[in-house]
Amino acid sequence: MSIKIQDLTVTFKNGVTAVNHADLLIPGGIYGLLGENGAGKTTLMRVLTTVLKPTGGNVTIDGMLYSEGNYEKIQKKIGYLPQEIDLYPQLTVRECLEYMGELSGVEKTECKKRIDKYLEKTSLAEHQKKKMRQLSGGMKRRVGLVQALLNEPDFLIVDEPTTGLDPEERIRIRNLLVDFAEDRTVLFSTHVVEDLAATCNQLAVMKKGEFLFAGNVRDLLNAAKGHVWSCHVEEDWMARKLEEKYHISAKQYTDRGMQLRLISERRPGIECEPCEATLEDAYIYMTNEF
Ligand SMILES: Nc1ncnc2c1ncn2[C@@H]1O[C@H](COP(=O)(O)OP(=O)(O)OP(=O)(O)O)[C@@H](O)[C@H]1O
Repeated sequence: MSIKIQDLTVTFKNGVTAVNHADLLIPGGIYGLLGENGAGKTTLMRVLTTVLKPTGGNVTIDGMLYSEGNYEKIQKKIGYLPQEIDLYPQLTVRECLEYMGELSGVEKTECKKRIDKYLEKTSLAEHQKKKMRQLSGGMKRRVGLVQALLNEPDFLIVDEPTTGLDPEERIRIRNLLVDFAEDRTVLFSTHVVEDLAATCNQLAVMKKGEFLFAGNVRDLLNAAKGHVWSCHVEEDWMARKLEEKYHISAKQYTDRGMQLRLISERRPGIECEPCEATLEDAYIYMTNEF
């Protein structure tokens, strides 16, 4: 399943243009979406779920145009985990999921089977009798993901799925998404670059409503090649001076001072070693001006 976005624009009533003439092709598999706060990611995802109608441009899903007459068919193909989700606090996890399954039109017996399967995969089986209001933030997030998976959508859109999860659960959810994407399309939006590095081969980087990059992770890393440097300083004031001049992607105290990673168009005028770019370095290189 592929999703084609052409010349997409969303301007809100207050005059803010959140998506600005954007073009993107989301192929099958798991596709990452990265971008700073306010870049337009949620707005784009809301358009893709059909909740929000764009001001201009168009979207097709496997050739089917997003249009009034097709919305119902398109909605059946889509699962969505929004950033903020507060599901029926008075219901138990199981009741809540059964209700959500009913709303998405999944047949009862099949729905029960899927609930069992995904509760197991998200380590929630033992919590299914708890009321939604008794759950921790990370557990609510996982219930949200299960509800998005219940109709086994061809196109799954997840906004920050790993927020609030402990490291083990984060890995489990990432792996679940990768498995789910084997024969489907998953759009994975996050600020956690590490999550994308561990799951996606392809991604898009968004800024101010536009795509600065769309393609292979390898190509993004290559773009930053030769622009990442490591250096060591002995005094704090030296580190502060470097921070004024360069983008610093990491700093760490050592027993002799501080180790810094600098992102710079040219070799910095200090003693330093070139180093291999991580996805985080490449993201900083791509989204900042030098
Ligand atoms: N309903 C709305 N009305 C007016 N402006 C909006 C609305 N929704 C979003 N915006 C604005 O559109 C821009 C993009 O917001 P959006 O939520 O899409 O960004 P984002 O990339 O998802 O950010 P974050 O990473 O913080 O969730 C922001 O300037 C935001 O303030």
